[in-house]
Amino acid sequence: MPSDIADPRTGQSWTVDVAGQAIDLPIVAIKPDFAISLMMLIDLGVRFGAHIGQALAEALAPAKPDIVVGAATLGIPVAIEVTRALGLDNYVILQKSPKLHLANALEQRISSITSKGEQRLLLDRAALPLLAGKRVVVVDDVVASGSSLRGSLELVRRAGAEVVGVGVILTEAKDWHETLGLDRDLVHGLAHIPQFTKAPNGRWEPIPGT
Ligand SMILES: Nc1ncnc2[nH]cnc12
Repeated sequence: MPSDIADPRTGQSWTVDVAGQAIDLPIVAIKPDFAISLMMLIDLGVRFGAHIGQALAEALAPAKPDIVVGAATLGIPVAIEVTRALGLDNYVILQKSPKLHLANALEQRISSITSKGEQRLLLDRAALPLLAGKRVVVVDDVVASGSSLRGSLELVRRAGAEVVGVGVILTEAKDWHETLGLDRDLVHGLAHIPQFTKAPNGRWEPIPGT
């Protein structure tokens, strides 16, 4: 995630319990008065991956999904682990950058506040038969603004799938409620993190209501 701050490290961290496993997230400043606790899933090891896969699969299994969809980049390990834990095999990844074989992909534009400029999600047309008429769960690592997830849901529905659930490791603040509208009720999060502002004493504190 880009930061306008020369050194985004604050020296503080935020501990969150993710389905019975505590993780420590560094609090990083994005603006002079705004910070987030950053979860880099790829730094947390394969045991944590298996743990969240199992916990999300338990939450999503009652929706009886046929297949899991995850958005690049950090939705990829989530999709793999949830697929494994559900006892499924295939999964579908929505890419963010054009790959050679995606010349003719289904495309969805998303506006992101955490990455500069406009982004897009790409669905390989070869994956359409895996989705058309199927019960799909969409997974990601974190939902914050909700724009990436909203684009994923749109793309999966354009492919003819029914979205029966959404699974994320962390929900962050509440902006995503408005972005997702009624789809917010589909979201299963394993834990919640607030966002942070700098108190007069220089400490980063959770923003009330986030
Ligand atoms: N706290 C966070 N950790 C990792 N990725 C994020 N994307 C948005 N918020 C995030």
